[in-house]
Amino acid sequence: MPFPNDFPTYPTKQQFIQYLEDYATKFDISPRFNEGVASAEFDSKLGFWRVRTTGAKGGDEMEYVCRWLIAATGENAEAVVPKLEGMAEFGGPIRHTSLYKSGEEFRGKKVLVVGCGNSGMEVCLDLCNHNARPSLVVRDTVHVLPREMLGKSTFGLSMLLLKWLPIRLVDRLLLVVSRLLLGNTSRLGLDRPKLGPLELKNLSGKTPVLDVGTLAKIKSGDIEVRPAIKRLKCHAIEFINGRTENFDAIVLATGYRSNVPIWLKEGDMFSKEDGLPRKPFPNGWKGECGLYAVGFTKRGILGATMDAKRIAEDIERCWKAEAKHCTPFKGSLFPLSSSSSP
Ligand SMILES: NC(=O)C1=CN([C@@H]2O[C@H](COP(=O)(O)OP(=O)(O)OC[C@H]3O[C@@H](n4cnc5c(N)ncnc54)[C@H](OP(=O)(O)O)[C@@H]3O)[C@@H](O)[C@H]2O)C=CC1
Ligand SMILES: O=C(O)C(=O)Cc1c[nH]c2ccccc12
Repeated sequence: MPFPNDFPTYPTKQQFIQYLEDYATKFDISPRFNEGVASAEFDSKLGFWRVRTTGAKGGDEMEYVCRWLIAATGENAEAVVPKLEGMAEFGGPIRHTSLYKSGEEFRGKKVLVVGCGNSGMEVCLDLCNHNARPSLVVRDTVHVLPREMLGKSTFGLSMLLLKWLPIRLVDRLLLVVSRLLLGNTSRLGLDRPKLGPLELKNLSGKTPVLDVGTLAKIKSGDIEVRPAIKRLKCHAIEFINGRTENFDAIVLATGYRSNVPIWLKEGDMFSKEDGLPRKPFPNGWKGECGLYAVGFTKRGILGATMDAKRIAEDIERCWKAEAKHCTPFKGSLFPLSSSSSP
C-alpha cells in the first residue's frame, strides 16, 4: 500500500501515523498496544508457539498461542552504550540518543556527541538550533551524501538506479554528485571509506549518512570534529590525540542492536552474539517450527521487503498444504456412512 499521492517526500509524524492507521484498517489488523513480549517458546507437545507478554508497566500478563511466529523486532531494538573509561567520574549527563528528546535541555551547554551515523549528525544540528555548542566524535570513515540529488531523494534515486545499473556504478554516480554538491568531506574531518556507500551498506550494514544541514554547520565552525575518546574525567574529556577539553554533557549516538536473544527461547536460528539470523543473506528469513525473521539482513528496506515476500509465500504454501491434508468436516464426523467420500 503506497503513500497517498498528496503526501510530500518527507511526511510529517501525523501523516505517517495516519498512514499506519489506514494500513491497519485496510488489512484488518488489530495491533495490541502497550504490550511487550517477555518470551516466546515453541511448545512441541502442542505444536504451537507460546508468546508471553506483559503490559506497559510490567503488569497484565498475557499468553498468545500461534502456529507461525515472525520476529520483526529489527536491528535497532535496544541502545548500544559503550563502556568508556572514567564514565562514573563524569560530572554531567550522559544520554543515549534513544532517550534524547530535544536540544532544549542543552541550551548554552558544551556537548560532545559520540558517533557520526544519521542519529549523531541530526542531533548535532538540533543542538545547534537550540544554541548548544556541539562537538562530534568521528573515530572512523563515513559516507555523507546529500539528502536530495537532482530534485529526487537520494535514497529513492539509489533504489531506482540499482534496478538498471550495477551497484559499483551507482556508487560512482552517488559519489560524483556528492562531491559536486557537498565538496570534499575529508577537509571537514570526514574521510570516506574505500568501498562505495551502497556496497558498504550491503557488506557491513553501515548506512550512508544523509546530510540535513550538519555539514554546513561543520564548515562554519559551529560543530567541531573530534577524534575517538581516550577517557572521561570529572568535567573534561581526553581524546586519543592527547588533547583534553571541558564538556558539560555527552550524547551517545552509538547506535542500536537486536534484542532477539533476550525474548526468543530458541537455539538455532539466531546468533546469541549479535541477535541476527545465523544463515547468511538471503537465507536468514526461515527457521524451524514455523519461525521466521524479517528485517535482520542489514540491507535496509529492500532487504526487509525480500524477507517479507518470502515469508508470506511460505506461510501460504504451508497453509494450503495443511488444508489439503485436513479431512473435510463431513468425512471426519461421519466416517462410516460416507461411502461416497474419496
Ligand atoms: N533520518 C534518517 O534517515 C535516520 C536514520 N537512522 C537510521 O537508524 C539506524 C541507527 O542509526 P544511528 O543511531 O546513527 O546508529 P549507527 O549504528 O548508524 O551509527 C553509530 C555511530 O556511532 C559510532 N560509534 C559507536 N561506538 C562508538 C564509540 N565507542 N566511540 C565513537 N564512536 C562510536 C559508529 O562509528 P563506527 O562506524 O566507527 O563504529 C557510528 O558512526 C541507522 O540505520 C540509521 O541510518 C537514524 C537516524 C535518522
Ligand atoms: O534501504 C534502506 O533502508 C537503507 O538503509 C539504505 C539507505 C539508507 N539511506 C540511504 C541513503 C542513500 C542510499 C541508500 C540508503
